[in-house]
Amino acid sequence: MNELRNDCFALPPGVNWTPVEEALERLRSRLHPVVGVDRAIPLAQANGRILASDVFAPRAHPPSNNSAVDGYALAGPVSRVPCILPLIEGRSAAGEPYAERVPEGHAIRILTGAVIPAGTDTVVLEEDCEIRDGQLVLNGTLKAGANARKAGEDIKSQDRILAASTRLTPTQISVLASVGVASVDVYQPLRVGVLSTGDEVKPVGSAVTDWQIYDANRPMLGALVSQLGYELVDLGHVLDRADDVKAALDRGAKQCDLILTSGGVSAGDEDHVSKTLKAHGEISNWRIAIKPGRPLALAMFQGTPVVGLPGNPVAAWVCALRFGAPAMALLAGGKWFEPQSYVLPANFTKNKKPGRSEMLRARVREGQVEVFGSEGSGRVTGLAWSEGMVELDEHAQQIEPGTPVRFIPYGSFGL
Ligand SMILES: Nc1nc2c(c(=O)[nH]1)N[C@H]1C(S)=C(S)[C@@H](COP(=O)(O)OP(=O)(O)OC[C@H]3O[C@@H](n4cnc5c(N)ncnc54)[C@H](O)[C@@H]3O)O[C@H]1N2
Ligand code: MOO
Repeated sequence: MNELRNDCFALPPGVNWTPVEEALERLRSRLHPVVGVDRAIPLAQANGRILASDVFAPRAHPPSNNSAVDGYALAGPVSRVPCILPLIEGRSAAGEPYAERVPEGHAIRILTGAVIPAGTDTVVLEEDCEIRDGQLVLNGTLKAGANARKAGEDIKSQDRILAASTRLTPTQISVLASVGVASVDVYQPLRVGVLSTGDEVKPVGSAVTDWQIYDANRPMLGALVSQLGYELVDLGHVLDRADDVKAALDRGAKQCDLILTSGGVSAGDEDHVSKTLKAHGEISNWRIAIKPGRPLALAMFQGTPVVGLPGNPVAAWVCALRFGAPAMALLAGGKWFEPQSYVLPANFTKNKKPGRSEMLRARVREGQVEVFGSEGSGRVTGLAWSEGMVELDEHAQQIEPGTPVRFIPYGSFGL
């Protein structure tokens, strides 16, 4: 795999305010897969892994013409009724095909999934016919090929069934198994480090005083990384001390393909993540036209990309999804994605100012989009309440109940 360039996140000279679309495009164009390949991984272990190569079908699906129903096989069409056909002895059952040819003008018992015997091409549903004195009696017409599934109608032998960079899901595993693909080449899981920073931040479970807060971001981001199918490397929490931040990033750079940090990226006196990345790496502090989440630091530190997320949990979550999730997908060998959104009527009122895109915590009830009552970037209850986000573009807009808005469910980010 090619290494990423040290200055890959640099903004062009003179640029200091980045629209969301431009920030996304810049990330997309500068990142590429950084992981190796695990060969011949059995299907049972492949769910959630990303294909490293296209997969071609070794055989057709279905492999032979077979019946979709229980009934009687005959040569179609049946255009004149009543139609009476003598039944021959024997049957075609799933796993037990009829080996002979069915003589012209005859019919044979057939079961669902059984191979359509030679001399027949059509199946009448058993509920739609009668058997009288060993003869099949049909009172309705039938098109040739009715109730028969053709060999290869779903997949032809050598068809490309899945493309490289696809993240495997249970349904895709079913497709692979259907044509006998027992193992696949997949990318090694992206190793994502998660680091929290801040003198006021304490890990859950430790003793705290009034001026301290529990670390909400690391468990949240760790759960996100795991749920997206990546390997979580917990880099812990460090105080706002340059040496500690540097030591944690050193560890991270050795163990991870990407590091997500939270806190310490705005311009404050104690924003040591930015300072450390500046002193020992190549950093680009992007002021992105997004609310929440304006400060986002992108850096290369000892060859490893670092996404410096804002400390406020809502901003960290929004940026991790909007920028982090597609970036991680690309680094992991998957496809860059623009999250699928749905335009639905709003069930809220908002006077949006021009300048920045806004991401509101949202959910859909009875076909309408509700947003959380507070936009405060520290309000974690809104995160738990939400099932997705409303994205409003940078323009000024007045939203009233019924105004169409763009809702992005969290599932669109791969969750
Ligand atoms: N002069 C300016 N000040 C600030 C700006 C700005 O542009 N100019 N931006 C504001 C915005 S917007 C945000 S967001 C924050 C981001 O700053 P940092 O990334 O440096 O974050 P901190 O200052 O370290 O923390 C912000 C906030 O979040 C809390 N926090 C931090 N880590 C955690 C954690 N792991 N779990 C829970 N909560 C966390 C922290 O206590 C602060 O309250 O800067 C604004 N200021
Ligand atoms: O990133 Mo800040 O939390 O936009 O508000």
